[in-house]
Amino acid sequence: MSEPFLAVEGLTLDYSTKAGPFRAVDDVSFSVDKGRTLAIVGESGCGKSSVAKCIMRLVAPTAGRISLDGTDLAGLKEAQLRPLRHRFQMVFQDPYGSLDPHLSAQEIVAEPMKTQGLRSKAERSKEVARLFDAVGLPSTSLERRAHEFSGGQRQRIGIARALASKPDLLVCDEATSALDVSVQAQVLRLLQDIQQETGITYVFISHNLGVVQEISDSIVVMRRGEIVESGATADVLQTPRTDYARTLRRAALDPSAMTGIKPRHIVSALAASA
Ligand SMILES: Nc1ncnc2c1ncn2[C@@H]1O[C@H](COP(=O)(O)OP(=O)(O)OP(=O)(O)O)[C@@H](O)[C@H]1O
Repeated sequence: MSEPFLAVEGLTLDYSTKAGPFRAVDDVSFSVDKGRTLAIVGESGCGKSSVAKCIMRLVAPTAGRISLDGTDLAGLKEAQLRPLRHRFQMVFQDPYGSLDPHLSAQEIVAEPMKTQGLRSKAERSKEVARLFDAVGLPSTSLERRAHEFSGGQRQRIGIARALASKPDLLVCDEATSALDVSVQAQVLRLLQDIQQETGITYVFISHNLGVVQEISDSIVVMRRGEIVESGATADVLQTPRTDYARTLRRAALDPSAMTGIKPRHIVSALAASA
């Protein structure tokens, strides 16, 4: 059998602190098939973002493997990672702070292509226009700066920028959390459409259970750096083993209580099993 597209094995991360090493991620393993979405959930401080930073190789893990399409990213040095970086991109939580205020929207989206020398100027402009269209931003806004957009529009710019280098893997760290419910639903739908069209793989980090239920095929529940529960989203909801997953199930059965977003496929899976 071929290896999953993303396979994380025994991932461990120690931060060095004044009080000595602090283990934020402890022997974490999971995998995601191509074109699927895995959600990482868990209470604040459980290590979700630390896992994301390891996958993105923004930090070097203390131990473990991060196999992306058969290449172990964990062991690579920055010079070896550079030519691969366009394959894995991240969308951040803060649509306000994560965009360079000095650049126009089209410069922000074109930057990754430029850095990687991927296209000529004319090709870059064409691709920026295509990405603006894909994420639902008006072409008349190409010259505007980040502060002239709404939060939802800024997050669309962030998504367009992440997609500009044609990644195979997108790690979304609380990517919709700063948005209000209706904008959140629009951005989620956009991500789902992009996945259907391109076969991109997502790792979706969120504390918002309604969002997780809506978007994920499988779930990993973390607590204090470790995985305490994992499986297909519908399975974790049908037979929750931890308090966190039980909360998740309650949210699935009463989605309006959590976010107002209707987790369609999960609710129907639960209804079918009832
Ligand atoms: N640079 C760092 N140095 C030391 N400790 C850190 C560092 N970054 C994070 N931590 C600690 O590691 C643990 C995991 O943090 P992390 O940001 O991964 O959690 P999280 O699950 O993403 O939390 P949240 O949902 O609040 O964003 C926390 O206890 C945090 O205080």
